[in-house]
Amino acid sequence: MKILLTGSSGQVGYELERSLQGLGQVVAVDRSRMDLANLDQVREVIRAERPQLIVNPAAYTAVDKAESEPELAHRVNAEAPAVMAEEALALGAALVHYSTDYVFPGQDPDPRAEHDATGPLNVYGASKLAGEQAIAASGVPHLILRTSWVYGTRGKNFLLTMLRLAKERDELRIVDDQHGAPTWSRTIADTTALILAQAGKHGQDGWRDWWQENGGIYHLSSQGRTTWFGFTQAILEEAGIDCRLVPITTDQYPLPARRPQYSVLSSELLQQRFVRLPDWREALRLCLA
Ligand SMILES: NC(=O)C1=CN([C@@H]2O[C@H](COP(=O)(O)OP(=O)(O)OC[C@H]3O[C@@H](n4cnc5c(N)ncnc54)[C@H](OP(=O)(O)O)[C@@H]3O)[C@@H](O)[C@H]2O)C=CC1
Ligand SMILES: Cc1cn([C@H]2C[C@H](O)[C@@H](COP(=O)(O)OP(=O)(O)O[C@H]3O[C@@H](C)C(=O)[C@@H](O)[C@H]3O)O2)c(=O)[nH]c1=O
Repeated sequence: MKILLTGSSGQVGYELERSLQGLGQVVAVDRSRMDLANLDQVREVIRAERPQLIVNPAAYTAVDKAESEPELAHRVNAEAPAVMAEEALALGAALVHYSTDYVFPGQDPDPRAEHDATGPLNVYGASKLAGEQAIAASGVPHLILRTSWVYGTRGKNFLLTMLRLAKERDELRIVDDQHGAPTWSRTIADTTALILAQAGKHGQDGWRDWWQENGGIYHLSSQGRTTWFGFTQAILEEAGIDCRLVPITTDQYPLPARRPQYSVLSSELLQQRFVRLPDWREALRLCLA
């Protein structure tokens, strides 16, 4: 199977390039080969490569910057995935796409299930939701994997920011009233590969039926929950770094983009159908180990 993988320089894309190897020939493209802001180029690359599967972790992920660049965020997160869906459908290929807890407004403390009402609070979340909707409307066989609070040992993420800041400062002030589940980029990539291996087991004839039966939206987050403050405490504890931590409220840390208060996703459906997901604290330990 030929797999076209986007965003290979990103947290999830980097891990996917490794995790997907066992499934076929992975053609990894970065921004220099396929700029998602250039929709003609997205089309041209897919037509030239003719993959059987497109895996798209590339995204505009700068949540605050998106507030002042809504058109670019929308092009990359909604229009480019729409083109991928259209082209994949024409090729008879399938599409795996990633989305976010930020599609929800986050007013309810209970974990959100796949078909709970969405209502993004910021431009990034709205652009990601538009991407989901375009893919679903296209009719392409697809998986949309919504995840949350992604971290890893490379790229730009909260874990690495906290490790850096804790060494530079005596005290960190961290919001303690936004709740969610930090998810290791490797968990996302390995889980994706495991699901796709199940699809692949059914041979060429069964492949289409598998997508028909199993395609759609799934939540793919670590189990358990914490706050950004709790996540920071755990990071410093695990890394053995001493730094004073002060819990604050969201109002005390003003940013351009509003963020949901409760971002916990229920990943029950994915776990019932495919594979168990780790607790956030255990995954953090493994990542830092
Ligand atoms: N990060 C997080 O906390 C969360 C992420 N998600 C979703 O998970 C998926 C993976 O995210 P993650 O790996 O963390 O994201 P990263 O920010 O780590 O990586 C994003 C990737 O997208 C690429 N990219 C951005 N703009 C373009 C463009 N115009 N053309 C081509 N490539 C582009 C980046 O390339 P370059 O290196 O050149 O900039 C990079 O490879 C995304 O769909 C994201 O929305 C969901 C929940 C949480
Ligand atoms: C650096 C810093 C941040 N914070 C707060 C700000 C914010 O409310 C919270 C999270 O900060 P960040 O801006 O790093 O996280 P943010 O960009 O909001 O992270 C989101 O990214 C996108 C891509 C997603 O899809 C989401 O799931 C989520 O992971 O931590 C502090 O309280 N103190 C600090 O020193």
